[in-house]
Amino acid sequence: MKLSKLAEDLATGQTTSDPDIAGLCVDSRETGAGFLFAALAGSRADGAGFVADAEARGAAAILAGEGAEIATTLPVLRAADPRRAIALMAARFHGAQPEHVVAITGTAGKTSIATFTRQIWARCGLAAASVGTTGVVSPSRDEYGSLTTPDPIALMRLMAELAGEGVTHAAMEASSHGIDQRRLDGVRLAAAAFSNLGHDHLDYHPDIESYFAAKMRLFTTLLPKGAPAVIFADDRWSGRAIDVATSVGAKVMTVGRGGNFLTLKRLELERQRQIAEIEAEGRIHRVVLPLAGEFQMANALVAAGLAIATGVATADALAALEHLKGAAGRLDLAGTTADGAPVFVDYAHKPEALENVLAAVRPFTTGRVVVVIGCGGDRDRAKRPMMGEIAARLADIVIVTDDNPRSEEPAAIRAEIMTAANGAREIGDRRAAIREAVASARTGDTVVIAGKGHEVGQTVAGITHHFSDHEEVRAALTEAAR
Ligand SMILES: CC(=O)N[C@H]1[C@@H](OP(=O)(O)OP(=O)(O)OC[C@H]2O[C@@H](n3ccc(=O)[nH]c3=O)[C@H](O)[C@@H]2O)O[C@H](CO)[C@@H](O)[C@@H]1O[C@H](C)C(=O)N[C@@H](C)C(=O)N[C@H](CCC(=O)O)C(=O)O
Ligand SMILES: Nc1ncnc2c1ncn2[C@@H]1O[C@H](COP(=O)(O)OP(=O)(O)OP(=O)(O)O)[C@@H](O)[C@H]1O
Ligand SMILES: N[C@H](CCC[C@H](N)C(=O)O)C(=O)O
Ligand SMILES: [Mg+2]
Repeated sequence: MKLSKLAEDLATGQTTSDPDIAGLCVDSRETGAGFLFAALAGSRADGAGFVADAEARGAAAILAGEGAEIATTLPVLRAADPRRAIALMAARFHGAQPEHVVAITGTAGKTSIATFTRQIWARCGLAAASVGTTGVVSPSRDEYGSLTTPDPIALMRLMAELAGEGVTHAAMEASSHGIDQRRLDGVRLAAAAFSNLGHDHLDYHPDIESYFAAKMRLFTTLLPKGAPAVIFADDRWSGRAIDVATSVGAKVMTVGRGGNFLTLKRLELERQRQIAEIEAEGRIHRVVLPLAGEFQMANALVAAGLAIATGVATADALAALEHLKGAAGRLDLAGTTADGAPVFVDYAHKPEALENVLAAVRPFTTGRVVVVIGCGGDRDRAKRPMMGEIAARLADIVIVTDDNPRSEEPAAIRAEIMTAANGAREIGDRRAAIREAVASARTGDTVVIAGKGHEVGQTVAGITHHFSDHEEVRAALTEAAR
């Protein structure tokens, strides 16, 4: 595609030559011959400093912010918001997208809602995909992921590939980082959803209001006017989210106990399932959700709302809930001890998630709740004492261990958790911590291994080693049975 066509109405600048652009990148190390390199000012580095590197690797043009100092012989295009410009260029460059793409934001539940939405669509005979923290799943792929919202170029390439594979319906997670950094500005959204707001990423966003505002950009800027906004009604922040979505002219559909569109009338919780009465369009539907934890009912309702918003019949969407499988590592039963104590792996790595998961297992625990927790390095430090306090308050046995220390000193992270985790034991080695938790469980107890969920690596001192909570639980159960 010619540079002038790629940039039309999106960026202005140097027009002495009009090269054919062979690809786009935001990381100079990914530059190929004939690529446009977008030099973006980031949180750690300034892309302007990598222009020479991109040029040496064969870049044909540069995109930069208005004020950025760029030293190059290549054509330079300028945009006031270069992150948005590159996202829109990526959409133009890669072309096709699935016809119905929905995006989910919120502090907790995004991965679960995206996978549930995909499952509902698929059950109703639609070619469906989900994109997020656990990876990409479609009729023809199941790929492990890393970022919750991929970078704009990878994302638009993926959207085009999915469309090419015949996927018509895709559900994607919209992280606050992703929304703020314009990663999904090129996606044409059919609907959007909000689950809840809690404490996370306050190392990146200056305060909770800015964090909320970043999430609300999904409704205010990215969702086309008049498109459906599915909002979980029972969160502390729901009212604010409803106001924002209403103010920009979205078609607001609320779900939950306080929801108008799908109203949860009654809920009966059992150990591995829950039975709900849901009122929709004046009719009561009885739904047996085969998942533990009331928060999963919230996630299921948002997913059903999204499916209905994109054309699935209400009764079909609700009937499909009876077949949902939990996302990997979300209150995921990894095994059971010889004494019958269930051992769950769960991705709770933030306060509200931990609070929810520990509250979810309590009703079916006649003995003690045993929890293993840690916190990631190079991430919001304020979460650490908060999670220590929650674990100490809601569990009977707390083992504080390492999560992904990344570049930080692991013992220092544990110490910050321990300050508020009265009575907790500290076992740095996650493998040993899991073994200790499993060995301590008796009949009636429930064990929760929190923080890493589906992850298959542990990043220590910048190096990622293979590590899976699921594998470690199974090994611990085998050892305990000997
Ligand atoms: C803090 C953060 O979000 N960083 C993301 C951001 O990087 P950045 O723009 O701040 O990058 P930077 O390191 O300051 O560098 C500036 C620019 O120079 C470029 N560069 C850098 C080095 C080089 O040799 N050449 C080069 O061109 C970089 O590609 C970048 O464009 O944009 C990059 C491209 O989209 C992302 O890969 C990167 O994610 C990093 C790896 C990351 O760890 N992000 C996490 C915090 C994240 O995004 N998490 C969210 C939320 C998770 C959740 O709760 O679900 C997610 O969506 O996954
Ligand atoms: N609706 C919810 N309300 C509160 N907690 C939840 C909810 N859904 C899931 N959780 C908790 O949060 C954890 C992460 O869930 P999930 O992966 O679905 O959310 P997410 O928003 O994608 O999170 P992340 O940003 O970490 O990718 C779960 O393991 C569970 O502990
Ligand atoms: N998407 C989240 C994942 C955190 C997972 C947890 N295991 C940790 O390392 O903190 C983040 O990047 O903050
Ligand atoms: Mg996620």
